[in-house]
Amino acid sequence: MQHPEDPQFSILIKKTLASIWKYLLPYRGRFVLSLLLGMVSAAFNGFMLIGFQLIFSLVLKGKTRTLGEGTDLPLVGEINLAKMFNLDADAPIGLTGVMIACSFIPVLIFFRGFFGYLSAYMQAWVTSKVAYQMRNDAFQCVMRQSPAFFNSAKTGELMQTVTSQTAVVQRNAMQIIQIVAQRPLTIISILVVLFAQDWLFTLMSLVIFPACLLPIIRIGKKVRKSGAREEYDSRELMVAMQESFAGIRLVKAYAGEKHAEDRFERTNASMTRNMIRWAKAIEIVGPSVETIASLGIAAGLVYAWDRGLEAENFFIMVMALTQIYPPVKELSRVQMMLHKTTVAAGMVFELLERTPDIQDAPNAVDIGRSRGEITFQNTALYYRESNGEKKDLPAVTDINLHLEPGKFYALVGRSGAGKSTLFSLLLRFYDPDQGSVLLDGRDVKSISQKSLRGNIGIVNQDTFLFHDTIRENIRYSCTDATEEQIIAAAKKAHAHEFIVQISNGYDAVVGEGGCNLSGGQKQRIAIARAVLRNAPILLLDEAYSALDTESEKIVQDAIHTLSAGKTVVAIAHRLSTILEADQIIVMDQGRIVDRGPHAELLTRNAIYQNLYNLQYSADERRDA
Ligand SMILES: Nc1ncnc2c1ncn2[C@@H]1O[C@H](COP(=O)(O)OP(=O)(O)OP(=O)(O)O)[C@@H](O)[C@H]1O
Repeated sequence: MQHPEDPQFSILIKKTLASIWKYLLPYRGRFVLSLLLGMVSAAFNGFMLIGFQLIFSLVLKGKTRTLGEGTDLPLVGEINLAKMFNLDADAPIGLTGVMIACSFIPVLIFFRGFFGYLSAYMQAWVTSKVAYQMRNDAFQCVMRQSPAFFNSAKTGELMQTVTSQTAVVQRNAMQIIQIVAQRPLTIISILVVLFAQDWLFTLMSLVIFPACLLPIIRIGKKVRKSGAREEYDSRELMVAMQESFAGIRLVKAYAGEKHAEDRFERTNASMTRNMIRWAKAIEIVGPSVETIASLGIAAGLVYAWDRGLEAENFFIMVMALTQIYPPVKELSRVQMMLHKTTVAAGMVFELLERTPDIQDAPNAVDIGRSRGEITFQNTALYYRESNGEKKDLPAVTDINLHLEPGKFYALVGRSGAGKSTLFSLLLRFYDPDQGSVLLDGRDVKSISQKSLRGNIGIVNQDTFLFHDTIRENIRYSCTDATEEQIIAAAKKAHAHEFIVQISNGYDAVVGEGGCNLSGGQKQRIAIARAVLRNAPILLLDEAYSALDTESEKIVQDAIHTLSAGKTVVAIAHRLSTILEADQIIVMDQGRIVDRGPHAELLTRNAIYQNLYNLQYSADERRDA
């Protein structure tokens, strides 16, 4: 993301506008209509002034005036009402005439407001639709990214981009469109009337006025970057909040409240500073323009006295001048707003343009229900550094493994040996740098991600539960499951017993991340989810690590039921849970170093013996 100081920023502005235009295209009909309505409303300003002048000249000379006396209007020329309506030229205008004339004032104002309202509504409609589409696309784009993206992205930043930045684009884009499309026309229409009224006076105003605006433009330039920085700060603020809330237990456990508060306060202070600078720049424009306007009026009055102008003519000119200032004021803000919008839109489009690292091949197939046969062929994976460069050492390498359907496999090895990486490769969270991963003899890259992952059930060490009821948390793996199926799954997972005991049972809300439940209970809900999914492959990642011995026994029984007839691959640090595995695969430094049943490995493999001895001496110490 380029910074506002970057010389390439103007290129970015053009690119941003082009990208916004793409979003506007589907609504171009309404968009053009809104512009046309805005133009009508803008041009109506000039028409209204001419109307006012006719009304003023009729009313202010009312008593002495007769209908046959003509009124000289700018652009239109002389208007003689007696001639126009075929009336008696000597008839005085009278109170009725004055009242009729005056009643046109609200009519003119109403029409100006009406056109303005219609165009503003249309623009709000179009920009809201654009923002709606952008938010949807941004969220979908984030959801389609691979886990590698989430390893480097900050959740708070993503949330800020999807919600707030799209809102900034919507709000500012609407204002900018309105201003750019309408205000010049408003100014021109008023100027035409002014020139027709008194060209010399108008010319003088035109020369003096921009000169007076120069200092304002200068101030604007100085602080417009603050608007852009404010967008960066608001993103930082979201990150600070999101991380503090998500990690609240850690924050509390390490008494990190002060650190979190300081981080938030620093960003908040910077954002506030930039907001104030921004407000200073925006708000100085109004009073300055008004002061200049009052100078213009004072000078104009002197000029009117000198030229012997009639009161109603002077009145119209003052009115025209005061009407010309607000659009000029708004136009002078466009540059600042454009910068702010570009930064916000840049963040959104950067996200939207991101191609996911993992995508379905164009001819990716749905394999239906898999047999559960998994093969790793000479597979290797190197994770990436934060700059995108490959790490020097592979996370796994030379992996050649054939897992037969319906058997129970265990992956063991020291921490960092590469066990979870094999799961990630099978789930196609990452594509291997060498070799391939096959499911039922077919490269997982040729299978659609939905079909591939639909064949795999997972029970993790960190069970994630949504802030929802127990029922909905179980149903997550199979959204159309019936109540009976959910209860049956919970029974198989040995979760039903505790669910019916807690108040509200299946309707109990589990709290943020399942904080109202114990580790073992969360685990059993996760197993119920996996039961409901009934996938032919089951991956167990440290499924017992959060449990005490009693819960471990219950969960083990549940997993035993769940595993029947499935290909099960379990990562286990607690060897007691995998002693019965058909085959235990020993990993070390990213390689498979041995494989076989427990009894064989115990006699021949030093790493396995070591793990086993460490485990059992720890268990004995714990039991003692
Ligand atoms: N997302 C990642 N980005 C970069 N490196 C990673 C990532 N995930 C794992 N690694 C590294 O890859 C190697 C293998 O990690 P992996 O998680 O597969 O090991 P593991 O055997 O499952 O470990 P543990 O038993 O501790 O979970 C480790 O050196 C680890 O630091």
